[in-house]
Amino acid sequence: MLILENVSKAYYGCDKKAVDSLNLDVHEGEIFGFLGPNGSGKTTTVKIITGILKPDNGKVLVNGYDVIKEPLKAKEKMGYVPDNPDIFNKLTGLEFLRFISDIYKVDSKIRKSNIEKYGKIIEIYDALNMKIESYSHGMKQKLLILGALIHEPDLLIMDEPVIGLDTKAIKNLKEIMRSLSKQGRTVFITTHIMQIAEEICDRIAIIKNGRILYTGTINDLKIKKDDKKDLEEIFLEMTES
Ligand SMILES: Nc1ncnc2c1ncn2[C@@H]1O[C@H](COP(=O)(O)OP(=O)(O)OP(=O)(O)O)[C@@H](O)[C@H]1O
Repeated sequence: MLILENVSKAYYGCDKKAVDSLNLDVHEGEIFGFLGPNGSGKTTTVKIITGILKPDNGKVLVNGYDVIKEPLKAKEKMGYVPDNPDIFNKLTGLEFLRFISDIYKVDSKIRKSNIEKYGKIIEIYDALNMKIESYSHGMKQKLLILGALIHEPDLLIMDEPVIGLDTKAIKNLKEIMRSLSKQGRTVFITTHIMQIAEEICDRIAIIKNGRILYTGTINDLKIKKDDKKDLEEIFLEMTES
């Protein structure tokens, strides 16, 4: 569903590559966790996958479409939740969702039904007539998640989606991710929180200094690391050395 082939990127003026020769193959229907310490290249990778940044080398294929060469086809069935929820402050939540729906040409019945369904699960539905500028950080995050779900994406990319969410919202988001995965949809999330990765991710990749150190299941990683039980301990050992 999502393939990265030898993707590299250095920011202008920086000698060091933010991401360096990344290869990933994220399978259809899986929940894939992209883990790494601060500054390891997670957001840069997400921005390359979503076509916001152009890689210096390599390519990204979404459902077989090259994100650079066929951006509309690649992004048609992609949903994206950025790590920074500061957007469109002067719109109401509903106006923002209508705007997103128009971009993706979502049928009005599907739009209304998904806004109600996911809006109620995420618990933002009752605030949709308020201006976004009056939302808390967590409410903005919820709105962005709802906006990414409205066109029923086959690939949902979320950059640190649980930051700013309360316990119940995190639980509800995990249920949404599991339900998308059951429907054969693919979820790609970045997270710092090992517990989230353990609870929901089918496979993970660990990135440090722009390079992938491990790709596979958490169980296989634990076996590889002498049957250590604690993912956090393994993660720290791998990323701090
Ligand atoms: N706009 C930019 N200009 C120059 N360097 C950048 C820019 N954005 C990120 N970087 C650098 O690229 C590297 C990777 O950053 P990135 O934001 O991808 O990491 P991250 O893993 O998402 O970090 P965090 O967990 O802190 O969000 C870091 O060294 C960072 O300083």
